[in-house]
Amino acid sequence: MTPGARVEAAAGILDTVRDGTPAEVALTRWARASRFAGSKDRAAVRDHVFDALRRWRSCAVRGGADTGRARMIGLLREEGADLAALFNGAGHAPAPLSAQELEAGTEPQGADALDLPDWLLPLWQQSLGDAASDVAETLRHRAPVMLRVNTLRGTRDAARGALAEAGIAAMNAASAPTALIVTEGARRIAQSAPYTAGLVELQDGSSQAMVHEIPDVSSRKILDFCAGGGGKALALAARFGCPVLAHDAAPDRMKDIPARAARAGADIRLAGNAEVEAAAPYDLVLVDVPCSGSGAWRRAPEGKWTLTPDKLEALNTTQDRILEQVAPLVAPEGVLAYATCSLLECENSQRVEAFLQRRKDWRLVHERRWLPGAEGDGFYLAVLAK
Ligand SMILES: C[S@@+](CC[C@H](N)C(=O)[O-])C[C@H]1O[C@@H](n2cnc3c(N)ncnc32)[C@H](O)[C@@H]1O
Repeated sequence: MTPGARVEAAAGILDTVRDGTPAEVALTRWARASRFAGSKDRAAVRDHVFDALRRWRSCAVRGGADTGRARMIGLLREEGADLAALFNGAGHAPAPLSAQELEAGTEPQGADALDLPDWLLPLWQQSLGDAASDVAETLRHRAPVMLRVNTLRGTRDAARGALAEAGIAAMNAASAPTALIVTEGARRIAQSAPYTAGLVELQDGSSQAMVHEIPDVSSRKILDFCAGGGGKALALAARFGCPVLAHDAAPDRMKDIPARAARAGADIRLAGNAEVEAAAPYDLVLVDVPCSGSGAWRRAPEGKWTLTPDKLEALNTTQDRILEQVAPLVAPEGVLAYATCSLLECENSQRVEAFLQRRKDWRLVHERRWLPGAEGDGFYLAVLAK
């Protein structure tokens, strides 16, 4: 495909996304219907679509309309691309810009420029203060590809060496002692020997930093109550060198954990409600609760536009409920770690304050928020104890 044809394909996909189709579904349908597209084409189209999703509002304002074509014009205008060369009508490239399109489009202002929903802006500003604009700007750009070195299998130096042999360049990140930033060859990771042998896992730097910020509970009893796909459970098992019990309200989400744990040489056991209760109390309970994902909107930009005040309120209720559910499972000298990948106070410190109001025998030991940046996503951790 020519660069112009990739733009045309992205514009069509963006139209279906605007009409309500999830981006992953729209991309898959397009790829199935476009057998002529090679892997580089698919990657380029995907990049266009996700770039436009991160900048949904500003692209439409810069492009002068709420269509996929206008959004691509807006995106490429911001990037300073040669529009005449891409929109030349040759082959499958988009038609040249009309006189009206050449005139249309303005410089975005306010929430358009920040690429945030209007309703969220006050909460965003309250939560981030002076950093509000910078953080919104960060979320308009791609996230780094990051790996966690599995110290059960080898050191960070050994992992960097093995990655280099597989044609993948990575550098140490300061965010966590296990974290690497991939600078070249990211698309080779899943097939590479260090990945298939469990020496590295894909994991954001702030998630890794969060696990390292939890007080040392080596060789003790650990429960990951919202284990999902097991990213944090694997990191906990490697950090503390002991078994981790993994639980999730949707057990299906944990289906890949056994294979991931085997690859990583980690002892992770899956548990339902009855097993969790039977094995209580725990020295550490991690609740990596469902949240808006606002700290990770670079990776999952649709979340920015699908979040609503009602959904946020429902998330807050779930967050409170989970804290209530696990509090009795923590041993008297134990620790409860509450984590989100959100930047919003109503999902972070306000949930912790509400918990401490309800449970006067608990205290906040430690709290930290990571802002999204070159070494990781936005993240929040509160360490609670009795
Ligand atoms: C942020 S994700 C967890 C990600 C996971 N820790 C990881 O590192 O890959 C939140 C998880 O909480 C689960 N969840 C939602 N409500 C829950 C509840 N009431 N109790 C336990 N888990 C719940 C969801 O199914 C989801 O998998």
